[in-house]
Amino acid sequence: MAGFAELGLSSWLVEQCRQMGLKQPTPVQLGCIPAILEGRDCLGCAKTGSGKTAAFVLPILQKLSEDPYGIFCLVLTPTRELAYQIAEQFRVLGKPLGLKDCIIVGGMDMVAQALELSRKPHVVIATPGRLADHLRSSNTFSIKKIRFLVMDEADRLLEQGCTDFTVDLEVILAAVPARRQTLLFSATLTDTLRELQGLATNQPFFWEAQAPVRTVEQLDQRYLLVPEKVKDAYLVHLIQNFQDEHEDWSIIIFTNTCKTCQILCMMLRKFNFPTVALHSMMKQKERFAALAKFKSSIYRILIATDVASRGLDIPTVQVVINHNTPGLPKIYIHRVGRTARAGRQGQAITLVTQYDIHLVHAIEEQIKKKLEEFPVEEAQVLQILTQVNVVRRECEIKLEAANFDEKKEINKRKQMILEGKDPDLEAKRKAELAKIKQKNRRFKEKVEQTLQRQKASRTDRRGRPPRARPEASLSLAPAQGPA
Ligand SMILES: Nc1ncnc2c1ncn2[C@@H]1O[C@H](COP(=O)(O)OP(=O)(O)OP(=O)(O)O)[C@@H](O)[C@H]1O
Repeated sequence: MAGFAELGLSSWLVEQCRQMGLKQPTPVQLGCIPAILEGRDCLGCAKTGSGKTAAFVLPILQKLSEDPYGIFCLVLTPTRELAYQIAEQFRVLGKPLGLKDCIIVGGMDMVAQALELSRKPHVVIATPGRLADHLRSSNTFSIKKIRFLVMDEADRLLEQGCTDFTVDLEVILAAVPARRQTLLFSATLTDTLRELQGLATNQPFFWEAQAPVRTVEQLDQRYLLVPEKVKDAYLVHLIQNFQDEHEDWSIIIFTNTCKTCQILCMMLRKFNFPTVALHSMMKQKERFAALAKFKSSIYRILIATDVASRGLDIPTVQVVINHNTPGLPKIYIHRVGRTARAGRQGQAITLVTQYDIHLVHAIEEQIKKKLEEFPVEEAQVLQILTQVNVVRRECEIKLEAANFDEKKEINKRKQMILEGKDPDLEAKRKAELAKIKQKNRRFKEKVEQTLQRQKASRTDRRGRPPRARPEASLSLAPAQGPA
């Protein structure tokens, strides 16, 4: 099988791979690196933990070594932790180049970041929101000459929804040159291929893992059918068993809200499990500290929301527990992909309540694999049921007393002030952006309706019996909510 040298990488870069323990290119690297070196746009869809990051870092460093200038490359990624992780790979592999990188993410000082950007680093790794803020508020840097635009977790960046990046991406895409190489990577790329291919300016090279099952073979995927009311007792039981049966262990538990994340963390700590939380309501410094202590095994359990579901590469994680069944199969794929990485074994256990059966079926349909039941001694769970529920209730009361929700607002305002932003101005800007988006949406609907009417009238003119007046047919349609 070809080594890194056969892919067209210089000897210094091949040596860096060797020193980093990358002996043989993974399939996605074998596929994408030559195409990127040829100058093609690239869409890489490979399983979690299969080396997609190095698949774009290596060819970019190769090209940078041939034409060193700044700003050479812009990498966009959905979360702050991922930005730091990608920057680390650039730094380690690009060390002989004297690589200058710059991380632009929220929660950190804007003035310091603006200063770094003005020094024209070779590579900028950013979350879209903060980079767009810099583009709107200062002209001390330019991304007009970048050679590479990378979108890591591209389908997440382009996802429309409550936390979408659309408005910020529009600002960024307007500032980058049309003449560039666009590299898009994710483990769940194919769902949004149409939008992604629109981003690539020339015939992009598309590489997809050829495997019927969407998750990695080394991953043992289980489910546990539990009544909603006793779910936490099962969780404690699973963790206790895992701790008893393993010397060296570490678990990531995913849940769906910041509040549940906080409560579960408090509850598990009451049972003396070394636990730390990671969610978007924490201050940035707390988030980094939590992740660092989990990575160094000071804490054995990381309880996280989906802010940590994508991309995080923590080799020690043996088990992923889904405290809630993910609503989307692709969220499941990314969550369980935090274990069984780079060829290692791993296990994923999903707690399924009576309300989630359909979600499990959707997941099995998407990953093309059946989850197996995880065996549990119910009698052992019943023994701790009351104690767990009492402790959980105590934690909920403690959190309510600490005004967790109100804190959310206060934290947000404090954070903005720390970042040199005016919270009221920010709120006004957000309201204006929401209005623009609503106007765009209404405009698109009007255009759609006009096109439908024109199509209908063209059909009528071709001699078919005229249809009932549109108003009449609309009255049969379900009541239209406000646009
Ligand atoms: N050629 C290689 N040989 C061995 N290990 C590798 C190789 N390439 C990357 N790795 C390692 O594999 C792990 C996973 O890589 P990476 O985080 O890039 O995966 P990914 O495909 O981006 O995963 P995800 O979809 O979860 O983001 C990392 O620890 C990385 O150092």
